[in-house]
Amino acid sequence: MDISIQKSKLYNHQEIKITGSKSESNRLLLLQALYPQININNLSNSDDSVLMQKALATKESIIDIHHAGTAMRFLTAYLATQNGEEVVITGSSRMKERPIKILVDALLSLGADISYVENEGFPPLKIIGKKLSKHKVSLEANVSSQYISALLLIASKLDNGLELTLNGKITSVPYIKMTLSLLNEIGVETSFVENKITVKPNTTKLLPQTLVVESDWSSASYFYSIIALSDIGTEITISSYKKHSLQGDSVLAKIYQSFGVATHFDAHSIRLVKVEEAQTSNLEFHLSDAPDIAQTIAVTAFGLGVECYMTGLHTLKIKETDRLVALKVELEKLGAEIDITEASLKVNASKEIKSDISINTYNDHRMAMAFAPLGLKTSIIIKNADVVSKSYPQFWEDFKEIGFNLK
Ligand SMILES: O=C(O)C1=C[C@@H](OP(=O)(O)O)[C@@H](O)[C@H](O)C1
Ligand SMILES: C=C(OP(=O)(O)O)C(=O)O
Repeated sequence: MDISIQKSKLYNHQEIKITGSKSESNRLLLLQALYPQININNLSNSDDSVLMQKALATKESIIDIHHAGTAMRFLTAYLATQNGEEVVITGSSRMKERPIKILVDALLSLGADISYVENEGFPPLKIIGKKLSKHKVSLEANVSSQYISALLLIASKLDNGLELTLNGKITSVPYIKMTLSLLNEIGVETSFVENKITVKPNTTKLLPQTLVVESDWSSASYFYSIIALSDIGTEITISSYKKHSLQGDSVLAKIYQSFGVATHFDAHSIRLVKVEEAQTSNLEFHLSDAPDIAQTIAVTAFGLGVECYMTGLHTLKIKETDRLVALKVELEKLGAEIDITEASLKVNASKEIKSDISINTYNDHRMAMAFAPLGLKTSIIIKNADVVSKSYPQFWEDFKEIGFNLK
């Protein structure tokens, strides 16, 4: 399905309810499989969380998690500990290109039985679940934090817990801290000092408890972009959010000040208001803690015609697509001038935005949602627009409801 957006104007003072964070949800689903006394409220309805739920419930010997990176990594660790089960875990053709060797090597050194079905270092994996005998492992921490979170999530069920030593510069740190915070919330003891993380084994029965998932901040980024591209005075309310979030992408509130957007934290929601023009110089953001909002920010800067330099983007090339290349190709079709390296992207200031351009989305939900706000500036076509369901199935309905003119 392609969606054509006619140049639109936002209705003012709209309210949108966004589904639960897919990162928090997929962690809690795994913890719930280990500790059935956990109840979850405001679970994400994203494809990735639905797939995670199904995979945890299935008795089938082949599990297909499509494009869901967290599900692939978290389930690999989980299945490795499920005594006596033999399973093949696979995914989309892109998932078969997303590296997993660092996690597999760590699990093997803890005593797991995992082999590669196709290419060494990549899914699909054949996993024969067994009791893991060791409790100390070191791994590279600069490729994906999901490998680390995967190990941490199963750690409290190992006889001696787990001691991780992280080598190299640690990437996507807030996601590791999110995992540790959720473990602490359910009653598991952890520590994270410099490059060492320890998780204590769980020795007592956890009490029945309900955890409430905060709504997804990465999804909120598209509304930040929409407000940034709107006239001064335009506002929108989105829920349910809190000031002290577990999600690193909540840094949006700070970053978008530079684009003239103020964030007001109310009881359970945030109100985004365009209060002033965007800064036109010194827009520079280091995003190794918040890689998922890079696409949104790049498109906002282009839409506003301001120069913006983003660093810390070394993980973008192994996500749903090579996001650095995808951004360069699609933004340049619209008239942008983009410079990329292995880990950075610069949007140069430009005046013109071409109209009626078709944007390819490369099976990447964030390509579709990041480019959509440009509909406030020009008419634009988003190819394969249904990719949004990976994280935000209602995106297009919400988008229409706030005033966008879709065909
Ligand atoms: O742990 C998580 O929930 C995630 C961690 C990040 O991945 P990396 O650690 O691979 O950067 C992020 O990009 C992804 O969308 C979700
Ligand atoms: C990178 C993402 O997800 P994952 O790695 O879990 O597939 C994302 O949602 O932007």
